[in-house]
Amino acid sequence: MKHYDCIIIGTGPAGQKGAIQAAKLGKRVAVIEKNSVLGGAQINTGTIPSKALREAALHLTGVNRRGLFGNTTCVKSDITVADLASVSQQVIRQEWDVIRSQFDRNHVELLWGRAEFQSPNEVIVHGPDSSEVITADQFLIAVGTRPARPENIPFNEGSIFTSDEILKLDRLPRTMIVVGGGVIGTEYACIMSTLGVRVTLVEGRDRLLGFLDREICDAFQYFLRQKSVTLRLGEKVEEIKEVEVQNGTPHTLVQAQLESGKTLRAETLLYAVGRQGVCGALGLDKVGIEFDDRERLHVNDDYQTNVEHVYAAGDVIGFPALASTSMEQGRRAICHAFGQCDVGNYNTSLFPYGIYAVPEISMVGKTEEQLTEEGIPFEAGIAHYREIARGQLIGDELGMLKLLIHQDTHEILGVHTIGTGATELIHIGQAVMALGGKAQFFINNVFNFPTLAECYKVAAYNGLNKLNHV
Ligand SMILES: Cc1cc2nc3c(=O)[nH]c(=O)nc-3n(C[C@H](O)[C@H](O)[C@H](O)COP(=O)(O)OP(=O)(O)OC[C@H]3O[C@@H](n4cnc5c(N)ncnc54)[C@H](O)[C@@H]3O)c2cc1C
Ligand SMILES: NC(=O)c1ccc[n+]([C@@H]2O[C@H](COP(=O)([O-])OP(=O)(O)OC[C@H]3O[C@@H](n4cnc5c(N)ncnc54)[C@H](O)[C@@H]3O)[C@@H](O)[C@H]2O)c1
Repeated sequence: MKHYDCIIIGTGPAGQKGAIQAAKLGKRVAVIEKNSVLGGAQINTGTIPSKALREAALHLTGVNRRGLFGNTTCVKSDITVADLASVSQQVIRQEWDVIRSQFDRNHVELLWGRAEFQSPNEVIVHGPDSSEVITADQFLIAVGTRPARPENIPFNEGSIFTSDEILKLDRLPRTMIVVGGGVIGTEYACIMSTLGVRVTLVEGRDRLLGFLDREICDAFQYFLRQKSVTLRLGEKVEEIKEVEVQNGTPHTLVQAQLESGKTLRAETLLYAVGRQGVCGALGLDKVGIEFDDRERLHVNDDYQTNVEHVYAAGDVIGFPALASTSMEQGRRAICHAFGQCDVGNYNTSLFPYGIYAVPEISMVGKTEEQLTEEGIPFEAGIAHYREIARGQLIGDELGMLKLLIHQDTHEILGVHTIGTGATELIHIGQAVMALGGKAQFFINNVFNFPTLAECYKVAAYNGLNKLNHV
């Protein structure tokens, strides 16, 4: 029986970074993957394919060719799914190669098969041809999640599907209902709308992306409506089914019945109301670890489950369930497991959020609503891209950046941005916040010109001028 210092279950971002970290510490590591490909949701069904699809949609439709060169020059008028898929596949293949070569270079042993615990230190790997039992001193569970698929929804891959199957669509539909205005539903609604699909987005709460600063959310929702996306907010879907329609040539449509009595019909429906863990098949009862009703694990600040030598990281431990945070959790879990406890500069309240909608949205720190609720006095400094030379050059009329500044200390409490490059721009604010910087930092420092980073300076002036009543 082979023995390892550490066994890692899953090759998504949490498993990958955990495995490489363990190898860098000189440990003997095995990583187990049940899929036929590496990379988990990040590479195969989630982050990378959805972002590749977004880039392809923006490029092929010419949406990101604005500014001095006119509004939208259509690069390709007849976009096929094959056009879109070829871009995604190319990126995905490259990512597989990168992971594989990282494992090889660092002597991480890759075992293909489904892992299941047999006892607290033994795992059986159900491989494609045979099974093998292996043992280790430490374990990292990084098995991720899958889309929620309630039994009463008649999923059929072709017209009623989740975010896993949307990538396999063989044609671009004319119309789509998107159920769920969380990150997945909103990002795909934007991508599809950019491609000319008529989208109706249904969200149970009274606004999309409920964690965003209200002002940014309002600007985003206004923009979506301008782009003819129909928003049905505060509406819950009660029943979804296929119906035969007789007008013209008989054809089948998807029908969503809302609790309010409205009936929506479209060629396709994307169901994106959250994700579900996959711990049920891991044999955790043999180890003495329990999971919650969505099959997620509870861990302490060091990513240990209730059993000391079994760690868990990534989506399987729930919020914030991002590729970015999963990587870091995996790395930190392994560092702790092998006594390398360097937890300096790990401020979870400064995690950034990047939403790859069209346009991009990003935030770090607190929202206006949170600060008000907590009784923290602040002023908002705002810069619109249209007042910044770079904003005019790229023709982004909507973009804005908002700094939330403490009224007395002038510390930066939050940064909220929407528009071109928002997910990159946010890191300037994040760094300044992490180093305890104040609004004056942006005024006293020179930035490249013309850049979108100038927004920080303009927003700082705007906020401080309001505070100084000038
Ligand atoms: C559509 C979509 C878009 C997203 N976009 C973004 C984004 O833009 N930015 C961002 O930061 N995050 C994004 N995410 C979230 C991100 O993909 C996840 O947070 C991340 O992939 C979680 O990593 P993980 O390592 O926990 O799990 P996963 O990536 O889910 O990987 C888990 C792996 O474990 C394997 N596994 C499961 N059970 C077993 C078993 N018993 N034995 C062996 N192997 C097993 C699975 O096959 C899988 O390969 C997106 C997600 C989706 C669905
Ligand atoms: N850019 C990114 O970072 C990114 C992109 C995509 C996904 N992700 C991650 O993937 C995970 C899953 O995302 P998600 O969007 O599936 O889940 P989610 O939980 O974020 O959102 C689901 C939404 O569906 C709504 N909803 C639930 N039932 C409904 C019903 N019957 N009718 C109408 N609305 C209903 C909820 O109110 C909620 O807003 C999240 O953790 C997210 O962070 C991140």
